[in-house]
Amino acid sequence: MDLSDYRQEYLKDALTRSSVEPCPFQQFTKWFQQAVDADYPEPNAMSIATASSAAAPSLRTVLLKYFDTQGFVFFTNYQSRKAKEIAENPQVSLLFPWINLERQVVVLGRIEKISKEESLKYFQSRPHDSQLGAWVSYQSSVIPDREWLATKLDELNKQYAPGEVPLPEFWGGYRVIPHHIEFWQGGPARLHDRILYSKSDDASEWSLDRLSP
Ligand SMILES: Cc1cc2nc3c(=O)[nH]c(=O)nc-3n(C[C@H](O)[C@H](O)[C@H](O)COP(=O)(O)O)c2cc1C
Repeated sequence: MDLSDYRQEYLKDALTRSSVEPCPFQQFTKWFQQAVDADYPEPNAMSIATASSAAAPSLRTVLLKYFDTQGFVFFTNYQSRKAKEIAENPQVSLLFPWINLERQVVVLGRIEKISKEESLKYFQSRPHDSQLGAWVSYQSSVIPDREWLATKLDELNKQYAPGEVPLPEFWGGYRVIPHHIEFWQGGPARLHDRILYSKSDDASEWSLDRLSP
């Protein structure tokens, strides 16, 4: 299949150093709200790239659950493939692909587990089914068939009433603490706008640069 004629001009918006917020989290809040207002499906869906100690990359989608100036938080299984790679190498990258707005945000950062208390708080806010789902899934391991999952779910349903499901030891949140956040806005003639915020660990302020498209 030849896709070489798939081509679109990007004309929706522009980014300048003077029009963006001084803090990338403020800029992210603004763009996130615009993605919500534009009815982008699952605007909090982001790709997270990890890499093993052998530098082999892998990528998957997860849901951003909250963010603030400390970083971006999502929840997952602590024994999954991504978790194993994170344990080997805490450098990760996130991508928010808000394509209908001709935008993307790319984050580079360090990742760490959030506290058990913080995971518990979120876990308790999940619907009963989702809480059981976390217990059922040995995420990323090979299982015999779908029936195997259904049987486990039945057993857990008998074991735990709503409101009584404990937080699994093997499940919780991670926070991505960025050192680079790039905002990309498509421009005419492929002259896109790229504004990069950077901050080293010991710096208190973010610095801003424009990157060539
Ligand atoms: C829209 C969407 C949202 C997802 N959200 C999550 C999530 O929040 N947490 C999660 O562990 N997996 C989520 N997944 C599944 C992951 O993409 C992935 O299959 C799973 O985490 C196992 O990844 P791993 O084997 O690389 O560890 C989501 C998938 C999609 C398509």
